[in-house]
Amino acid sequence: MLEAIHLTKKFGELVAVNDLSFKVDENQIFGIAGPNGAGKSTVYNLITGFYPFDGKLLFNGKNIAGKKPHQIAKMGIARTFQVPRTFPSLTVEEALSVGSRFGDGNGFDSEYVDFLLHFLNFEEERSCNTGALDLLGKKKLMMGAALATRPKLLMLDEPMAGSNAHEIQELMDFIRRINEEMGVTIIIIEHFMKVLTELTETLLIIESGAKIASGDPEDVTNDKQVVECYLGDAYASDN
Ligand SMILES: Nc1ncnc2c1ncn2[C@@H]1O[C@H](COP(=O)(O)OP(=O)(O)OP(=O)(O)O)[C@@H](O)[C@H]1O
Repeated sequence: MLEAIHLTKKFGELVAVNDLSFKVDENQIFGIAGPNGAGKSTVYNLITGFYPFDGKLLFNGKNIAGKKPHQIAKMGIARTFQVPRTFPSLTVEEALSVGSRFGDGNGFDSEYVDFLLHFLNFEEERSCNTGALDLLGKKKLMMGAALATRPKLLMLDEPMAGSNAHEIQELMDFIRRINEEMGVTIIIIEHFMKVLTELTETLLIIESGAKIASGDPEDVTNDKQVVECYLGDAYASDN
């Protein structure tokens, strides 16, 4: 579904993404991890059209290099951010309706918004201001607003950040449902290894913008270089 081929992004002298190639299959949950500053968010910014880059990015076989963010959204790619961004003065229903007006270009669909309210278990909150939601609610709403654009590929940026164990479990179940019940392919950047090993089919580890390992999450988390430069010996001895 998505193929990055020799993806490279420089900010001046700094090589933020360095000759990175990877492939995400349709209906997969694909994980990306790596130390702070490894280039993970920059990869998302390249996929969503925020910066020019060298290399190729194929989405369903079409090169999306040079396309504008709104064109990429229309092709079926949506993302969320580390810190939930909601419009606090909108109601939950209005926030989902905004997403439904953009995205794949088919316009506002009230039935789909109703479906999402049900899918998110937000029927009781539909008329609440989004600012009144707790952190878990805001995170689910941000994912819901992204889903309202009817993406084929949803990219989640550290969805578990700041969450407790109970919230992490709920978010993991929710992400699985998005993948299985809605048939949406997912890329997830996350620091919680347990989340990645439980949720993803393929895991890519990057450091200094370059790939250091990819493949089955269990194999990748046991990789010597991954333990050395990212996970540390404490992780290896605990697992
Ligand atoms: N717009 C920019 N201009 C200049 N340098 C940037 C820009 N965006 C990112 N960088 C640099 O590129 C490198 C990769 O940053 P990036 O945010 O992609 O890392 P990350 O893996 O997402 O980190 P974190 O886990 O801390 O979010 C860092 O050195 C960062 O300072």
